[in-house]
Amino acid sequence: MTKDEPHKKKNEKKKKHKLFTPRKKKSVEEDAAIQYLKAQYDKIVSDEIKTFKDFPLSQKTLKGLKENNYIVPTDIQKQAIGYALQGKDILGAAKTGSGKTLAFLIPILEILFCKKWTRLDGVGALVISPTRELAYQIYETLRKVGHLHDFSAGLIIGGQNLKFERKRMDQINILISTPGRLLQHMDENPLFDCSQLQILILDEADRCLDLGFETTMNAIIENLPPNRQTLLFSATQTKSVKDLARLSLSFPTYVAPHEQAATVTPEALQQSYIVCEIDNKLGTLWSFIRNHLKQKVLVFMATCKQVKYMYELFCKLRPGVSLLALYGTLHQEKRERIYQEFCRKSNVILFATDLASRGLDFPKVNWVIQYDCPENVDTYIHRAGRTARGVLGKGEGLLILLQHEESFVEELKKSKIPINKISVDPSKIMSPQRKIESLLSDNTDLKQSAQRAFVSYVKSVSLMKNKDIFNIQLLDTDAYARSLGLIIPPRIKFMYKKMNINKVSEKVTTDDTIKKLKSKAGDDEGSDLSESETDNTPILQQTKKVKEKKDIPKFDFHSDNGDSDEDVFIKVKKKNVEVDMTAPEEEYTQSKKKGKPLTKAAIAKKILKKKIKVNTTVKFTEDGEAIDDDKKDVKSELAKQFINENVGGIDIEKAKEVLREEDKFDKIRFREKVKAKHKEQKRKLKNKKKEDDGEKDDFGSQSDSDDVDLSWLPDPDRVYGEKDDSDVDLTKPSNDNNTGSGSEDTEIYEKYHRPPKRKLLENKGIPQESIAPRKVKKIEEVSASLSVQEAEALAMQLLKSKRK
Ligand SMILES: Nc1ncnc2c1ncn2[C@@H]1O[C@H](COP(=O)(O)OP(=O)(O)OP(=O)(O)O)[C@@H](O)[C@H]1O
Repeated sequence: MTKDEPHKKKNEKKKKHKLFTPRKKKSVEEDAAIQYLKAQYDKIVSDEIKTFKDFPLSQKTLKGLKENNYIVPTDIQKQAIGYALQGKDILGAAKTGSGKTLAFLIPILEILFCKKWTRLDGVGALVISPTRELAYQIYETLRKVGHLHDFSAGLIIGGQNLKFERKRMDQINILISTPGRLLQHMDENPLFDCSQLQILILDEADRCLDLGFETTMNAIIENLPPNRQTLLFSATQTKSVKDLARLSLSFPTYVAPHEQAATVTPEALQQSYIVCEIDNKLGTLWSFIRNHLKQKVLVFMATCKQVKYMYELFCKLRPGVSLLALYGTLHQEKRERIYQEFCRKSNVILFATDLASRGLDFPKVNWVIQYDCPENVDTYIHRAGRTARGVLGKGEGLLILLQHEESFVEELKKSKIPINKISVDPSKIMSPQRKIESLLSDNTDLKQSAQRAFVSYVKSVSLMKNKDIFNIQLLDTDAYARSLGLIIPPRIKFMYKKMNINKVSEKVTTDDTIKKLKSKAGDDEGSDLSESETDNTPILQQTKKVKEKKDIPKFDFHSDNGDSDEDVFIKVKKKNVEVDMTAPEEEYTQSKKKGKPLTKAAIAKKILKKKIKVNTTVKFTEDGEAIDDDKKDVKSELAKQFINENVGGIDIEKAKEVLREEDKFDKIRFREKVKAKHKEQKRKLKNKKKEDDGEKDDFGSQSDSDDVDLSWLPDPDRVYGEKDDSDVDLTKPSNDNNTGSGSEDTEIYEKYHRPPKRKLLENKGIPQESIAPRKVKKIEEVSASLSVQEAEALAMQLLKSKRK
């Protein structure tokens, strides 16, 4: 150690001190701030809150709120945030569009901030939403408001990359998820750990806790630590003790700022309804859209298939405004794109199922059309609530009802929903009926889509609980089919089932089995119709599918394929047919009547007695003469003897011997057959060879014996001129002026010059024209390969030689 060393050490210490001082200071400041904020929680009085600043909130949250223009809290925010910060469980109920999202997001940020939550601490808050779109929306709001905090947030929804989600699961502090996907991670992902969970939120709580999600939610809740804080929010809040018990909520604080309000829907929402005939429904919607081209309209329909068809149809009808469709069976990417497109655009029509009815905060929607009557008042409230949202939001809602559905308005009024009837001048309705029919006749896909839409709607109606409003007997299905452009209404299997079952019960009232059958068919109807529910979340689909599966076996009881009740009748008839049996069995039934038991041996004896030959085939000629089957005749002496003996029973050993003897004859017969076959094959081969040889004569080289006509040869004098005999070039045609066909020179030439086939063909009587194209083709090919000059030169040469 040197002298300077102690100094050095001092400096180092100083340096270290300097380096760490700010952090320490910061954490000290933060601790102090947290202590201060916590101390203020019990002093919160919601009525005294004017702005968010009046809440004891962290600077990061306040800054995030301010950046997004959230200055004055809404009623639900004023009341709920205080209780939530105090650590109470909350049942929050407030009108649609009243700001419930921030009422739970602000407490999440603050609670985790005060607990100094870090990435390493795992999932501290869990938000469950019934739909992917809503989960996405919550996530986006959290990102906007909470971006100054150091927490990590994760969106876990179906239709996304599961692997990607899996890897990041252990780094998430605030998790936003749909029930199905969450349970999947809980079950399958070892990185998922929510044992440290501080706060659980159920947005659209009544929906999350209803039948569709029951099993999934129960499983999720089982996996969560019981000593957590739980907040439930919805515009139509559940107060069911059973639901609350499921969540281990014994004394939650009920926060409902609008409970005493005159209406349950937003005041700025104008609501009206019209009553129309089913065949005018489509025309009414078309006319409405044509008259609101500069507006943002959301149209709710009962089923995915209806939405799909209406979208396809309206796209073809071209109303003059952008059209979109959002429903559950769409691919996730498409769903996201459509959701964002509808948020962004201002003049647009969105056809949607109830998938879009809850929680979605589409900006500036002018109109919400409920094209099909909603299932209940709650669904009406949520659908209508997609407009007139937020502090300054305005909007209108239009409910389209069929005549027999009008009593629904009474229910709405009883539930404090102000709604007025408006009438539509029928002459003002522009019905594109003819155009639709022609479109459907040209387009099979569209027609099939219409058929599916029709069936799914009728099914959805029959599925509804409220039979006073949703009465399938009062639904004019033929007129509805026509309105969709279907001239022939599609067959609705489940309706036939129902009708046929009624017939059965009329006819066979005393039959217990039929009674059972009827009740089971009733169950089936329920399961069959679940299709319309595919609009909802995948979890609901899953549960419904499970239900369907369970119901299928019940249906098998009375129908093989479960397709229609016609089968049920066939089955009943079959039972009678089975009584009509074949002769021996007839006797069997008769003897049964007499009370004597009849064995198979007894029947065989009777047959023997009557000398009936069983299992024999007799062939007849056209004149009706029986043909003796030569094959069945026995050949061996032993066999003949065996047959003639004709004693009862069979001597197995002797039978074996007989078979061996017969086998010898069979082998001889087989060999003869093979020989005959070979002979026949040889004969055929010989014939073929002969034919081939003949062909060779016709088209191959000439045979010596043939009397060849050489008259076709060109005149050598004309072609080559006269030459000396000594000059004969054997490789070339002779220049001899001797034109005799039998001359020596000609013979020599003939050896080296193969006559073209055409002459031979002519000789054989085949017309020359039949081969002419080949020659032309060859000339064409040769000339095509020559240039113009070359062709000219060749022509000149030929001419010259001719002249010579
Ligand atoms: N304090 C506020 N000041 C201004 N705007 C707000 C405030 N709080 C919320 N909003 C806006 O109000 C709109 C509706 O909010 P939110 O979606 O949270 O409503 P909600 O009550 O959850 O509706 P729903 O019942 O339909 O789910 C949003 O556009 C949101 O940005």
